Amino acid sequence: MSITHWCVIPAAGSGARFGGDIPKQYVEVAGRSILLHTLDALLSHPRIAGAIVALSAGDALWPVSLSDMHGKPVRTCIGGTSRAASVSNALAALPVEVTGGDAVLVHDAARPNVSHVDLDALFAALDSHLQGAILAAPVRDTLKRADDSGDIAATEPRDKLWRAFTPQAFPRGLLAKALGDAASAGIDVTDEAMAMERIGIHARLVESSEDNFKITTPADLARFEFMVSPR
Ligand SMILES: Nc1ccn([C@@H]2O[C@H](COP(=O)(O)OP(=O)(O)OP(=O)(O)O)[C@@H](O)[C@H]2O)c(=O)n1
Ligand SMILES: C[C@](O)(CO)[C@H](O)COP(=O)(O)O
Repeated sequence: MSITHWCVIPAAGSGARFGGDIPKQYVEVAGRSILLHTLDALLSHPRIAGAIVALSAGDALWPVSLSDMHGKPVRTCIGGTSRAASVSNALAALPVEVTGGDAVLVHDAARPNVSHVDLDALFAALDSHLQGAILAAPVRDTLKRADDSGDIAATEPRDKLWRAFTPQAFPRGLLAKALGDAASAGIDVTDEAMAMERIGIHARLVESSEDNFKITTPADLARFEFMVSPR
């Protein structure tokens, strides 16, 4: 019997870069919110045990009747003023049966298109590299650094550069400690791996499909709508 893992879903953002009248995770695509697409993609995988969703304190859009999906528990907690704070709050709210040594998967609510193929690859890496693993994609474009006027200042080396995606999987206890340490140091980490690197833990990079993109701007939404629309 394969080990199953809980997911932490930071979903307390306001979607400033996306704009619009409601937080982007509640925008509907093909009849359901982006957040529900994300939960479905995760909880339909046999190695996912349940999910805890970090919501903003004023969230009035969460379907309060939702307590399970695919026969697995779905819980909520109140997020924080940063993604990292939301993840920390959700880690603290996980069920007691999730021990400090159990790996949990942190996945952006705004990444609704994660595939089971990629989740399988993440679990395979996690099973063999206990310190942690993240889905990511190698940089395949030439990278330019802009100057203040928006012209090219330099071309940056791209060898061994990857773009971090989610899920990012780490032991619950170590991740909570790493996030707490970063917060105490006043460092706003942008992903879980950054916090873990600060305490000397370097996750395995697992190549992910480019389809596992984060919906950040309206152009990203159009891309997802095209992907889920019936042909
Ligand atoms: N205080 C916050 C900020 C972000 N998130 C979540 O972290 C994920 C990735 O963050 P991002 O794409 O930046 O979402 P927003 O912060 O909502 O977007 P923006 O930065 O454009 O406001 C999203 O699912 C978002 O809901 C969160 O749980 N708590
Ligand atoms: C966690 C993440 O999705 C990895 O690329 C990214 O760092 C989130 O950044 P955001 O600015 O909070 O969307």
